[in-house]
Amino acid sequence: MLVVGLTGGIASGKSTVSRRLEEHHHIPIIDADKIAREVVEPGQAAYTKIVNYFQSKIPNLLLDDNHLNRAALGKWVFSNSEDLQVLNQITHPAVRYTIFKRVLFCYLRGYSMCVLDVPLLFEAGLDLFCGVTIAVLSEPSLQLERLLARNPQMSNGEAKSRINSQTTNEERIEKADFVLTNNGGLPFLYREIDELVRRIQPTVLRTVLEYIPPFGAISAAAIVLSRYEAFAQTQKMK
Ligand SMILES: CC(C)(COP(=O)(O)OP(=O)(O)OC[C@H]1O[C@@H](n2cnc3c(N)ncnc32)[C@H](O)[C@@H]1O)[C@@H](O)C(=O)NCCC(=O)NCCS
Ligand SMILES: Nc1ncnc2c1ncn2[C@@H]1O[C@H](COP(=O)(O)OP(=O)(O)OP(=O)(O)O)[C@@H](O)[C@H]1O
Repeated sequence: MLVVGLTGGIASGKSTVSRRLEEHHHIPIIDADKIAREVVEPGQAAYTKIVNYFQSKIPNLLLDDNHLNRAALGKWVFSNSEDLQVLNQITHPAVRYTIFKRVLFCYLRGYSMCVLDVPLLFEAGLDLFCGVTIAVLSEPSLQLERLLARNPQMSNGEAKSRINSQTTNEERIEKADFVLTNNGGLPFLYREIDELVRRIQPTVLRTVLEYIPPFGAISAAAIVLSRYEAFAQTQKMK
């Protein structure tokens, strides 16, 4: 199965691309932002760690129903880079583990391809786990405009510090196998996506042929494990 990593800066258009891939091309999407919300639900290990570490720093960390106040936590970490690292160290292992489980699940359900929608794909080294990577790029001014339109409660400064906490478009261009430029209207973006799906079809087919069942499940598990180990090594080296 071909694992495709889809990344891009905040409000660059990843969800818009994912929606097109899911609805028009019937490709399953594994959404890291959604998973990052699930792993901090009350009762989860990451939730307890976040509460223990941040409660004394952020007085309104918890909402009335005990869920995390994401707006307050976001405001804090995106203006305290050391605490952003702490939050990443708490949440990322749980997000990674869930992503790996979902990839395996997609494989077992017989999909020939799945897409990981991960804003921090390169920053977190998850590109090592993907056969193909795609970066969605928007002009920074347009990205800021879309972000502020989508999150009207966010100040200009907050939006800029979120953009600046992520890698640059230059680095994304350098690292990605394919680039989608999202500076125009949706019809233009959709044409680009459809063309890209056509271009990666040969890679999907090759991947499928390499892993025909019954050996497929074993090979897939071996690949998942070896990629995970390669990734774990890079984490140890940091
Ligand atoms: C800081 C939090 C509480 C803010 O929550 P909020 O609901 O306001 O934002 P949401 O989670 O919907 O993220 C929106 C966008 O912010 C950006 N973003 C989120 N986390 C990070 C981060 N750690 N570093 C840089 N950018 C980030 C991404 O572009 C993401 O698409 C939340 O983003 C979080 O828990 N982040 C840590 C986990 C993480 O890294 N998630 C990203 C996917 S792995
Ligand atoms: N080509 C486009 N034309 C007009 N609006 C767009 C276009 N692409 C994206 N948008 C809008 O910009 C906003 C951000 O897009 P989207 O949610 O897809 O980005 P994202 O990269 O997934 O963001 P995040 O990672 O922050 O969740 C959304 O409101 C979306 O509807």
